[in-house]
Amino acid sequence: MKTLAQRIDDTLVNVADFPKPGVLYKDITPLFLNPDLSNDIIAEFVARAKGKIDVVCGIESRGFLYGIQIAHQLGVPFVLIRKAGKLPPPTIAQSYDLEYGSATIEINSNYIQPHDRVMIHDDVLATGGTAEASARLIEQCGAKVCQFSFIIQLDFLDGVSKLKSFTDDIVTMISY
Ligand SMILES: O=P(O)(O)OC[C@H]1O[C@H](OP(=O)(O)OP(=O)(O)O)[C@H](O)[C@@H]1O
Ligand SMILES: Nc1ncnc2[nH]cnc12
Repeated sequence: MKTLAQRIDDTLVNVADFPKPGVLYKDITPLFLNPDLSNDIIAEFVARAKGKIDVVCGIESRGFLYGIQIAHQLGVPFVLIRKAGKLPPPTIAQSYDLEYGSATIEINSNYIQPHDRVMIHDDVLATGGTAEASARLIEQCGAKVCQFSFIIQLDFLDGVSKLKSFTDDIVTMISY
């Protein structure tokens, strides 16, 4: 019987030189073709977070796909972290660098309460810039990041080093 990591690895598609030369892009969208695999991934995230989390924040756009399902299976709210200009006020913003560019993200500050225990969820941890900027948004709201969760972690980009100061609880389904 294959492990969850093996099933994910068998399903992902590697795309060379996308969206820029030199980037090996991990296309996660084939996971969504497979309901059984997706349900097993979500169940694993839920099991690793149970009892620890008051709110799940998902990062646009691929962090929304399992993020809202994880939140609602945990029985907690789901809050969107979006690219700049997409959310109505009141918002707070953070800028950051990506593996292939730079960006600004925002959150609706009314939806995170001081002292909330927050999970930040996304599909891929690459350089960690997006997740770190997300964690700063949560701290600006007076809340605490208690867990990061990702489907994939790209070890060679060392994103974990940017996240450890927020929490040691970093859940990933597969590392490359
Ligand atoms: O760890 P980092 O170097 O910050 O990179 C990870 C981020 O990059 C990708 O998002 P992208 O900007 O491609 O947006 P998308 O999810 O809307 O495709 C991915 O979904 C993460 O959000
Ligand atoms: N190499 C990569 N593949 C897929 N998504 C990414 N986000 C950042 N780097 C990525």
